[in-house]
Amino acid sequence: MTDLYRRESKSVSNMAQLRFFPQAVVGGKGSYLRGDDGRQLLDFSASWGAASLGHAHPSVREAITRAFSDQAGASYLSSANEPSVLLAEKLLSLVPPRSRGRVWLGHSGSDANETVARMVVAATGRRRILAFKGAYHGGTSGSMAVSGHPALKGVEKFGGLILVPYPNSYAAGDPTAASAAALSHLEEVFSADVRPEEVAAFFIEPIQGDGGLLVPPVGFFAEIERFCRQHGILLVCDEVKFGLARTGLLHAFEHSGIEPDIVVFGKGLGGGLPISAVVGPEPIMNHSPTFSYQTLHGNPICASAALAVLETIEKDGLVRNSADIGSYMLASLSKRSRDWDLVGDVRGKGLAIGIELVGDRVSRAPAKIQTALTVYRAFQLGLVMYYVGSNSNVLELTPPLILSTSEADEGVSIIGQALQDVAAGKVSPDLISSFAGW
Ligand SMILES: Cc1ncc(COP(=O)(O)O)c(/C=N/[C@@H]2CCCCNC2=O)c1O
Repeated sequence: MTDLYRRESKSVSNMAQLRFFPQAVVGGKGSYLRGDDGRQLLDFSASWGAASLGHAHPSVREAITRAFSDQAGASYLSSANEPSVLLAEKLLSLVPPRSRGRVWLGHSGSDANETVARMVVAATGRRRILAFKGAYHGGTSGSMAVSGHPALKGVEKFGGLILVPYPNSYAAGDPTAASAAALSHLEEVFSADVRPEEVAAFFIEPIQGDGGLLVPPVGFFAEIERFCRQHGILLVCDEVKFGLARTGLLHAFEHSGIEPDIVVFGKGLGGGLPISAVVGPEPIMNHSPTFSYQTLHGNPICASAALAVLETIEKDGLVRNSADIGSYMLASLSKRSRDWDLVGDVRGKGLAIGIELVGDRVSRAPAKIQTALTVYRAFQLGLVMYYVGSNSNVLELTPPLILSTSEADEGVSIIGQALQDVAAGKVSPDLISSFAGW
């Protein structure tokens, strides 16, 4: 453990800490972080996807320097400012017609989803919300209230919340069976006392992230969209983690061929700065003034960073890079993992990849401890990655969208070494005793 990490434990509260190993950084450029011990760390998390363009990207740096050099205030609450208007106009140009109405800007995926949860009930007068078991929509009261992730199970839920299972093709052994089971469960939750017409919105993740990087079966969300249209339910797509080129398409929902009513952006939108956005139909988004606001919402510096991210994604072809490097890395991992006994499944889209670790490939029993040891060992070997999953056994790879082939090779090699060291019993469980993970 380094000096900086020790000093942190004497000064910073642990309330926000989700720690897997003693990572302490002092800088970073591109796909790498620099540890306070001087080590170069290949960052396969990008701070849970927020550093979408990697670290210290020049286009973001220039944008925020310019915005801060001639500062148009610090908020859009009581004043329009040009960067926020430009960002809103840009986001409206990127979403499909159904959601092309108005834009709300926030700080995080959490405050964005919390706003949507309140807004859909207030705007429609309907008192129920559908969401998926395993879903993570945020860490604030109102976003946790519509989440189904086990890490959030002790938190008060929205009174009208209905949680239904997300299809898990690996667990079911077959995507068709997984889809059929999830869809029949959805039908079964309704009765004379619980009617679909009472549901204001259905919150979906186009790929379920923190629940285990679950890629939905082909056709599943087309059925969900049909169900929502049939009953006048707003389809809310949470693109916070896997939106904006992360999955090899601009929007992750495009893989399912659906058109959400409301789209939520966050994380990578700001390229490392805190900004989120909700884009939806004008009647819903303008149902009431002064409904959801915080002092620094719509601040011009973060809005300028977001504009630079969107422009760079377009200018540097990062949707294509995510698709190409992601496919390359998925193929490499799938091939090499045949020799890595701990790996049960490798899945994902673009640069959103999950590696599920199991005790054995027949029972598919989650290998929770080995997962924690693997991310710790990878850190020792120079790679930053974390894990997700309702059973805490899925390595999550969300590297910067600028990742190169050689960086992909370097990361895959370290992952392989870490998995083999853990499988060979070379990594002491004592190492993770003070890291709770989740
Ligand atoms: C699909 C989705 N929607 C909303 C959020 C909440 O975003 P914020 O953490 O920026 O408030 C998230 C955040 N996900 C968590 C953040 C906490 C640490 C665990 N890993 C995540 O990616 C998310 O994945």
